[in-house]
Amino acid sequence: MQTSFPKEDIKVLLLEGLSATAVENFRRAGYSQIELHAKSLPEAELKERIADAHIIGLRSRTQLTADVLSHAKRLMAVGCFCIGTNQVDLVEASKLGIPVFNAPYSNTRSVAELVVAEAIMLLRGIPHKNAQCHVGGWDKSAVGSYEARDKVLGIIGYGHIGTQTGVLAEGLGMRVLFYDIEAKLAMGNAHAVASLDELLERSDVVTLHVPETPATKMMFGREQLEKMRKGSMLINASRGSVVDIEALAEALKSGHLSGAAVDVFPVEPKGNGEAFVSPLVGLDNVILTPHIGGSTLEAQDNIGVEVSSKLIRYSDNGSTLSAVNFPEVSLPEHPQSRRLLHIHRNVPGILSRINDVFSGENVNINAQFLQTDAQVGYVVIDVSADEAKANELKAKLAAIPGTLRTRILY
Ligand SMILES: NC(=O)C1=CN([C@@H]2O[C@H](COP(=O)(O)OP(=O)(O)OC[C@H]3O[C@@H](n4cnc5c(N)ncnc54)[C@H](O)[C@@H]3O)[C@@H](O)[C@H]2O)C=CC1
Ligand SMILES: O=C(O)CCC(=O)C(=O)O
Repeated sequence: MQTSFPKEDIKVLLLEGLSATAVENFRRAGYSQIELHAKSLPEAELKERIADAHIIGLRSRTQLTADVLSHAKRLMAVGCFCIGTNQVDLVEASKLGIPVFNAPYSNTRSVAELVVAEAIMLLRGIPHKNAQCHVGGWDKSAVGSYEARDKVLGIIGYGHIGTQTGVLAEGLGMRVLFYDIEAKLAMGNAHAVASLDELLERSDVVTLHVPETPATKMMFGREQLEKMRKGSMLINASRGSVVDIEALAEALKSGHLSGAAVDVFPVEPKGNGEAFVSPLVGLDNVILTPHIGGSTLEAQDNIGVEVSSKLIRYSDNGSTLSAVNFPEVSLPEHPQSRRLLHIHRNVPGILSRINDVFSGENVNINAQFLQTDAQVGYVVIDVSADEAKANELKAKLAAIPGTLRTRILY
């Protein structure tokens, strides 16, 4: 059967040094055109490489803006091999009929472990003591060193990472408070607080685990830092845009905060070779890490399998389960049928136009699936038809005004 995109013609572009598990998974599924890059690409090169790609896989550095997406003439799916999807213009992708997938849990544990370890390091004043030893100093004082037991950890954003962090911290005997904009089930002995201010006033260590959204951009500025307890500590492993980093540097220099651990920055180098610049550089009460909260081999291997499997399933079968910007359908296999996909703008009248295409045709519709969201309608039709008829139907579907994409899967 001549499908719209035979597997051997499907180009998979994988950026940012994705795990070998992703590549193996694509190969096992029969995809042979895989282009691998160890880093994110400069924008001009990205536009060039994406032009004929059908599938793209990336992590947090690659920015898929509307402008970049406009160069992607054949793109059918995007895989974010991470949790955050803020690096992709999801609305634009949706308008273009491109589903975006991610791995919502695969690196959760890695981030939570790092955060709890950093809380202990900060409470013990290790960044400063470590820096002293490296220049021949010997600061054996207990001043400013505390056990984690009985200290208050304040978690902002009590989702997957926030809850895991809370559970691990309670295992150390910490008391856990959390603030979230949604009502959340408290794990263990954690307590929800009524306001962000209350959390800041009561916590010894504050840790941020919110996604990047318009509401969280710069949500943590001078005002919030001032409300934190004197001598308390801040951890940010969420997104660099969430914290006013200049104000954080001032709070650390003034001694209002006694330490911080920061994994994410407003501007991050694009690759391992590029210089890292930040107002926090040189402050010896700060742990700086290069956005590696989720970078463990376990997490990356799991993410490689998880996201590539979602992309392969969409490409082979049409299922969009767990897409973050697209109507979700989980489709059964109907190998005796031809499967046609129709992705369209969600405007009135399209479904009847689709049905008109099939009425009067001598084909049996074996199954039809429809799912819509505010922007997009996604229809999958399984028909008994020979190859020529399937291609004819596809052409008629493609001619319906409002159509974004059509495909014959098999
Ligand atoms: N440093 C790293 O390597 C990594 C960073 N991340 C970042 O961590 C973020 C959180 O990840 P998950 O816990 O998996 O997400 P999640 O979606 O499970 O949880 C986020 C929580 O934040 C809450 N929230 C949203 N806006 C808020 C606001 N304005 N104030 C208070 N709470 C708010 C949500 O209601 C939700 O409960 C990701 O979006 C990503 O940006 C994720 C993985 C690795
Ligand atoms: O692995 C990465 O590049 C990004 C990790 C992260 O921030 C995420 O999963 O959201």
